[in-house]
Amino acid sequence: MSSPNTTGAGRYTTVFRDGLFDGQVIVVTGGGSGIGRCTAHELCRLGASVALIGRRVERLEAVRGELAVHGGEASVHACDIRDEDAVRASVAAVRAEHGRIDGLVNNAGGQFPAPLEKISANGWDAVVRTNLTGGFLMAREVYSQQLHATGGSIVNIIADIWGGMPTMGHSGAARAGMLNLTETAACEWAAAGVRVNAVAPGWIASSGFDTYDEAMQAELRRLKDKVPLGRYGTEAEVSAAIVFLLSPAAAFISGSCVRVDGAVPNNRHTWNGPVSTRSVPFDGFPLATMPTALREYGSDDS
Ligand SMILES: CCCCCCC/C=C/C(=O)SCCNC(=O)CCNC(=O)[C@H](O)C(C)(C)COP(=O)(O)OP(=O)(O)OC[C@H]1O[C@@H](n2cnc3c(N)ncnc32)[C@H](O)[C@@H]1OP(=O)(O)O
Ligand SMILES: NC(=O)C1=CN([C@@H]2O[C@H](COP(=O)(O)OP(=O)(O)OC[C@H]3O[C@@H](n4cnc5c(N)ncnc54)[C@H](OP(=O)(O)O)[C@@H]3O)[C@@H](O)[C@H]2O)C=CC1
Repeated sequence: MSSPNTTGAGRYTTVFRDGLFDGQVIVVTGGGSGIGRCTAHELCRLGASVALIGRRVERLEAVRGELAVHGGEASVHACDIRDEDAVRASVAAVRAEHGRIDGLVNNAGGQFPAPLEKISANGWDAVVRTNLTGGFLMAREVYSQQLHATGGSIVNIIADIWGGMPTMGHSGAARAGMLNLTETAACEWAAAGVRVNAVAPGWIASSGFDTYDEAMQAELRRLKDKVPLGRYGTEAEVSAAIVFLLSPAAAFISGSCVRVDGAVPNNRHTWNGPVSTRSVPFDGFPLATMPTALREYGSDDS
């Protein structure tokens, strides 16, 4: 596992100022790999302590070890974010160990690629609970156990869902729900001094890519050519957006979503999936009747 965004000495490099998060405690779900691991490195570099949450404790411990090399403080909490009791207990454990919580990076997530008609009810549930219910449970518990009293900031990691997410319909639906939850929570929790925002990564060359089979890897290689900025994003480019939203620089930003995607949603038609080979007739009224219809409904060009 290579160290993310480091100098030759292995210390994380960041554009933010030293000490920006001094004394703060930030919970990072999915902190054992990829974007979560990178975010944990950047936050520790800026003075925060982090609480790493994920299912596989050995990966969390490995990241804790990396952070410790440069004096970073981390706690490790094995937890499936879909398990309500485990989430409740993990958030309580973070408070017990660190004494406070200032922020949450709701980053844990993932899915399997499959066309809609091949997704079982159980498969749908597994992905929706991972990418929507789990994020809700984490946010609710961090808010209820701490942030309602002290204020703070939550950043929800979603995905490039604009225009749909072919082969990932379950995940796209869940992430769209997470975006809407972000907007609602930003309103409901504003009075408590809690800001809630989202970051939507596009195609980011992270450990997440390694979870896909060769066919999907080939699809991702094809998609790279469709990115207006001409490349995949990096984990560090996502963590920078997360850190910005957590920081005082974003003090008046809540209910927003920062896209980190090289402008892909501005350059659609990227999906190479099946397209109908026959002409599909349109059964509505013929377009030729439109002018008449417009006049009947009061257009002033009659
Ligand atoms: C068009 C290209 C777009 C590219 C976009 C790329 C951008 C996105 C990148 C990332 O998100 S990177 C992060 C990637 N990391 C992961 O995805 C890892 C996390 N994933 C998981 O943990 C699993 O996929 C999971 C399903 C979300 C959770 O696994 P869990 O262990 O809870 O599930 P199971 O008990 O094994 O299965 C439950 C249910 O789901 C069905 N299922 C699982 N895998 C598949 C599959 N590959 N295909 C079809 N169905 C699958 C499984 O069969 C079970 O259903 P039933 O059989 O019981 O009906
Ligand atoms: N890389 C990309 O291109 C994109 C990534 N994303 C999203 O960004 C986030 C980070 O992805 P990335 O770092 O790339 O991928 P990774 O697969 O490396 O990270 C996902 C992390 O989430 C954890 N996780 C997954 N399910 C659960 C669960 N049920 N409970 C607790 N932890 C869980 C995993 O740890 P463990 O398995 O040990 O629990 C892992 O550390 C994910 O939500 C991903 O879907 C979105 C768009 C694009």
